[in-house]
Amino acid sequence: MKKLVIALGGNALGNNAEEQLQLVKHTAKTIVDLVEEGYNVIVGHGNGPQVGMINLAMDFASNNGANTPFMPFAECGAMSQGYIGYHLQQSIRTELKSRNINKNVAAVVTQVVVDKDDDAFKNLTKPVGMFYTKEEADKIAAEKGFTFVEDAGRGYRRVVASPEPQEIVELETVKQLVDNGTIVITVGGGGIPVVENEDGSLTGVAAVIDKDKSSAKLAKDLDAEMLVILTAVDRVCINFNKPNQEEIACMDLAKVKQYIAEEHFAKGSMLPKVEACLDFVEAGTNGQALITSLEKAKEALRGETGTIIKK
Ligand SMILES: Nc1ncnc2c1ncn2[C@@H]1O[C@H](COP(=O)(O)OP(=O)(O)O)[C@@H](O)[C@H]1O
Ligand SMILES: NC(=O)OP(=O)(O)O
Repeated sequence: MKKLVIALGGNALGNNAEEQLQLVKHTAKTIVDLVEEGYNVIVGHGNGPQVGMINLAMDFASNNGANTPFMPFAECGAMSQGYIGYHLQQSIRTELKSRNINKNVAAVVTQVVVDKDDDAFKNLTKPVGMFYTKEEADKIAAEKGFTFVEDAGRGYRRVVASPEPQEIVELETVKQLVDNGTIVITVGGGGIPVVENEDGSLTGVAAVIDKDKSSAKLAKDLDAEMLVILTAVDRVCINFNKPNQEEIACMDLAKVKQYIAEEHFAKGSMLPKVEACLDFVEAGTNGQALITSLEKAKEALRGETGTIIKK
């Protein structure tokens, strides 16, 4: 059975619990469609809006007389992973049952080791939480010491460190579950970032790992046939949002590198996805990557749409 590592983007999850529970029902249909097509599906997902929301709520509660103790950022990441995993595993299970497919699904709380000296801790780039106006962002930055950046004309968002994923701690467990035919949800939110201490123990750190990078690492570690990045567009484009915009059906690694150098892919959105695909395809022997929309996943895997990245 072909192993397919899927990375789910923001449009698969939404921005709050109610919205997420509705959206994941639709996401589950796509995932189960792929299971029905005969793929062994492993699911990674983002957590930017969710971890920001949880951190803000916990912070507010502990600073506003609610007698709630301080909650570290890594624990907020773990909470986001647990709550998204719960929604996904519940809706995938329901979808499997509705189609009489006898398969198990499980979300694995997953830690990912990062380097404590990663430059990312000095240069904050990963947007989390909601969007603010400049005035709101400046006020919160002054009160809490957070860093904000303008995000693609959509408003201001808090940014946190986004170190490189080095090792997936629960990899062997994930492998066993995958080999048993379980649909595994893992590296949620890129994985809970941890650093390894001298005695081998792990400590959570305040960061958010890019889920596309962690999914690429997972796809490499599992020797998957394909990394599938599901986002809001059917195909990657060159000259994106310009009059001469052009959809790309297929890119080899030389073309990918050329387009990256020509800055066709926006930083913080399409660029990390294309880079994750490059990383996966370059490292493997015959793995391919696919970027497409959640809605068109099935058609794209049949070669009808999407952008394929191959050697
Ligand atoms: N060259 C490009 N081709 C297609 N989409 C692009 C390109 N550059 C930027 N984008 C934007 O990147 C978005 C995907 O990034 P993002 O919203 O961060 O993803 P997700 O939340 O799905 O992980 C697309 O919806 C599109 O608006
Ligand atoms: N962890 C992560 O990459 O989340 P987003 O996809 O929501 O940014």
